[in-house]
Amino acid sequence: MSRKASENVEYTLRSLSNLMGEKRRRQPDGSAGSSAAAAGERSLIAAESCSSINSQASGGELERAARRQFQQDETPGFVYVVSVFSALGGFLFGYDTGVVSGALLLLKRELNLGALWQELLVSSTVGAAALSALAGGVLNGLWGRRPCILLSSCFFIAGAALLAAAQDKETLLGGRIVVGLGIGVASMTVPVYIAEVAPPHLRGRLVTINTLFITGGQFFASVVDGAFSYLAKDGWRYMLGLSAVPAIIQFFGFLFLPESPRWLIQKGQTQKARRILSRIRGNQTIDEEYDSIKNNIEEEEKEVGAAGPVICRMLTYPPTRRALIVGCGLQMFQQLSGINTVMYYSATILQMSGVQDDSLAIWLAAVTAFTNFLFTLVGVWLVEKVGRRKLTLGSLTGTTVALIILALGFLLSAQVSPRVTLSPTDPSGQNSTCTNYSYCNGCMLDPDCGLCYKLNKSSVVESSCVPVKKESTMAAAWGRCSNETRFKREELFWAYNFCPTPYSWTTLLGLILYLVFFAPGMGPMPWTVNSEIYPLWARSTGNACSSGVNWIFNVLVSLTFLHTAEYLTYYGAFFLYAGFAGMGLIFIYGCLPETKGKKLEEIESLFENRLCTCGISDSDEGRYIEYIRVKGSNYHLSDNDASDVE
Ligand SMILES: O[C@H]1[C@H](O)[C@@H](O)[C@H](O)[C@@H](O)[C@H]1O
Repeated sequence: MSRKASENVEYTLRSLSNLMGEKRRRQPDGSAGSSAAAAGERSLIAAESCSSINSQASGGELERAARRQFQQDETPGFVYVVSVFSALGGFLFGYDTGVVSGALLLLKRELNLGALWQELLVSSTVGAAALSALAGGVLNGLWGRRPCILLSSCFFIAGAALLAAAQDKETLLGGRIVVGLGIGVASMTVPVYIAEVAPPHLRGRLVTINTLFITGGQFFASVVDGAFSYLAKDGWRYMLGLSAVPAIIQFFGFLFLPESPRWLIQKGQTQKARRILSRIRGNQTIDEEYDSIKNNIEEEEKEVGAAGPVICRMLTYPPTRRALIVGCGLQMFQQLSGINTVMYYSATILQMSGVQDDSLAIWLAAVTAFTNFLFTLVGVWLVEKVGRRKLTLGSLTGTTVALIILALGFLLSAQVSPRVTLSPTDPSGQNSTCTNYSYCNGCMLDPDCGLCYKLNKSSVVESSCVPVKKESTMAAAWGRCSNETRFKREELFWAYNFCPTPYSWTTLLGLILYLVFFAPGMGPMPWTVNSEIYPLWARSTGNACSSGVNWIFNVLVSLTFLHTAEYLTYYGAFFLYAGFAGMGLIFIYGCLPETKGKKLEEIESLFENRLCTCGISDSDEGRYIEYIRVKGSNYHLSDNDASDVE
């Protein structure tokens, strides 16, 4: 049977099962109910074939009714509207983290920014995002998802206004921190909100759309950077201020969009929750979903209790502790495999592979961002076909290989590193360590030095290693390359942070392969999986912790990249990331269960076994199992109505 056909059969079975539940509700003493009860506490019954269902169904009438219902079970467009409006938060996350590199090129000239201020403007946003993602957990639990999304759009609007109007670097720093607060809250709330409003068969795809919007935002930012890079005066104001537009759209949109029904049920606002659930499920019956959420909340309260901070309850209750380890581990390995060294330093990496021109490097960085975006789209398409587990494993395997190719590219380049042929003396008579290097490689890795050289065809001639200007890395502190217009006129080249190399293609190949493999799986899956693996009472806190881990490792990896490269060389740094990616592969193979197609209320049961036994469950793929809750126990497999099977 083709995959599509088998999916339809699954769906039909589910609809059939719904009907049987309804029928049984009318006849409380029905045989199916008692047979499920006989299965006892925590038993699982696999409904593997049509015949087992058919034997319980009362003939063709039921089947025809099921088919009718299946045909009507279309997902209403409203779910897509809600998802797209919330994913604007993802777009802003991508835009604001991506736009700064281009804005800095202009800012450092106009406001005379030194290296420290540049680093501050980049990392303050990421640092603020880490803090607000952690705080977002509490806010989500207290206020709900909708107010948190509205709050994040307010941060985005206020931050954009501050940045666009800034007259000094201190205001710029303030604006970047405010924007970071918005990014943190949005990054943890949006996936949770989408997961809670989406129907199970579309959940993976809709949450992955949020990451598509993140990478779309990064791509759009790189195009805006390219376009405004020609506007030497105030170009950065447009770059940084433009993000107010999607933020305003999101704010006004969300004034009319609903709260997550799951959160409302948890807070006891059941009538409102039912109304919203009917609105987002269109013509589908909501009783089963409503009951399942409600029963689940009651069970959870009984099992875990409601006293004490959520994080303590999560850590002492084994299934949520395991889910938290998996969720945080996924986010940590996402960042440790070096995505943001590639995203934030792509222009530098491209220059290393031989691209000399600044604007060309900016536009090529846009190509990098576009590749990331395009292949995230492949992830959106694949997530409901191959599932989260296989997609993540495949993606990380490819990412590891690509990192090794990148590292080999840098290794080859280092081995043919051009010799330094000239040794000029500092006009002030001071000794500089730069002039001691005999190969470009050593000179490039020293953050205080750069190479000034000429090209004869493609070989480097008349090269000298000299100190870089303190105020800007675009020119040397003294000598032939100390004045940009002069060295361009004299056909000299200035290489800061890179060496001219004939192996640029290997680096370029590694870079593209990296994104092709990373973007469909390791990019979106940590967000998608985290939005689904925690039970409702732990969902905000779980997502807050894992998003916090994502942002903390983001700062660690991106801030230490240049220093890591200095100590380990570029190829050493990429071999290190490949090593982390390899470790991530083992972790994911052992610990990540498949959550595809399961209801959010069913997923907790996947973490009831010891950690690192998930590899074994692969053989279950392709079997159709429906889990339901039976009163007084945890998860049983049968049809839909818990109240029937006491
Ligand atoms: O999933 C996203 C995406 O892959 C982005 O490209 C990256 O910059 C983020 O750090 C990551 O969390």
